[in-house]
Amino acid sequence: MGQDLTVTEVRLTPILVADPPLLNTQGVHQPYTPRLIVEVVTAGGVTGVGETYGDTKYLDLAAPLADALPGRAVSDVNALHRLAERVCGDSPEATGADAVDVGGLRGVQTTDKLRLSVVSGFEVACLDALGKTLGLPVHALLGGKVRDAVDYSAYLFYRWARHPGGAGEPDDWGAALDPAGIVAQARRFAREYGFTSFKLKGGVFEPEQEIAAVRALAAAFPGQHLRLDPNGAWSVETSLKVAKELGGVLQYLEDPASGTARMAEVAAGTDVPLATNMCVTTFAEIPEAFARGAVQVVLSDHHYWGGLQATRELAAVCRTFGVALSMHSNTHLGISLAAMTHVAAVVPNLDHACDSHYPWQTEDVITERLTFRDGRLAVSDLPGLGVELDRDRLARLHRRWLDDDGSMRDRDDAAAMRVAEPGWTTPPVPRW
Ligand SMILES: O=C([O-])C(=O)C[C@H](O)[C@@H](O)C(=O)[O-]
Ligand SMILES: [Mg+2]
Repeated sequence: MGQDLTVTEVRLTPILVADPPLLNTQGVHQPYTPRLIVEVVTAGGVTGVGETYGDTKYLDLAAPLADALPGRAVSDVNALHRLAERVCGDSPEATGADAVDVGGLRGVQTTDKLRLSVVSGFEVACLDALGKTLGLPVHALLGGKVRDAVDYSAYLFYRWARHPGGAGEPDDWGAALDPAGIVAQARRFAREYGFTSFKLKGGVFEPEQEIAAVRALAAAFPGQHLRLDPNGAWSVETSLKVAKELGGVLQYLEDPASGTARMAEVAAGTDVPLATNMCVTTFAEIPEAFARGAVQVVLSDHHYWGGLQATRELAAVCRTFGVALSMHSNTHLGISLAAMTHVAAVVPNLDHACDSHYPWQTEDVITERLTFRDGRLAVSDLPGLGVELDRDRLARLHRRWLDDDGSMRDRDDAAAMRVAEPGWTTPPVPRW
């Protein structure tokens, strides 16, 4: 393989990935969720891979960027954002200030946010190709790792045993719809993966039920880190009540209420640290939130912030303002997990174990799945991301996307819920 870093080809492969019936405040995960695999090929014969959201609104922005990239160097990562701003255009789906991303639960949706997510997949693919060409791991391209392993947290969900009508791919986790079910799920996460931090996705049941589940977790895992995240489903009053009841057991409370103003009100009334992956997901949202003391922990996510370099910049801003850093996750595969681990390895102020949906995913597009040991992932020192694309697996999941009638290509948890409850609509905020 040669050293020529010029991009000769970009391949975009949308796929549908099996997803279990995990419940959140908007509804339930679809049987299959869309992801986009980005491949960047260099004149030197090296292929770099990246992964990001794969809904139509992301594909629409990714296509012009893929067309514009050939002829540029994979080392030109700083120029990606400008190029994307120039060529991607507006997304007709970013419908203004009140539009909250239906599947991502990432707060207000704008064209800028969608574009940043697209760029993140391209940036990771470029860094993977650059690292493979130079024989260096991605963490070295980011200045070098400051830890050899990254801590991850168990991501607990209320869930059904199967999707309605038996759709999708079966798994053996069974239902978890009460405190005993959540504790059983947590025990399995601890046994199989060694996690010692536990995050419960809330906003599904009445707050009292979720408080009971967290208390049951505290009793089952004394002294271990617990988090609760209702994705902004509660009023300020409810948030403060939950914070009071769980004050002694929560490491942090994640997005109890929706929007910076409500989060600031909650923060003013409790000592429990508030975390977010909803009211602060871009640099533009930082000044007001930090000035008002609305959040004490920002959950970084390179898919949100525009890539690995932007995540490092976010870390520096958080460090400056004394705000802690952790990491958010949505449904993702091994390419994204590898990217998350590389950037987590280089950020000095990674204060908490990172979230990851990965254990819920039974399918992947890489040859060897990444393995958590003692709740941690070892940081790869192999060139690039250290993962290899499995073309047969990629083709199979792409085939599923091609064969889909369109109903799974755009994640919509409320629509998925309507299959079980025909009258379901996205609950108003605050829900409780
Ligand atoms: O921490 C979060 O808010 C999330 O992970 C958002 C996700 O969309 C999660 O709630 C999900 O996938 O149901
Ligand atoms: Mg969250």
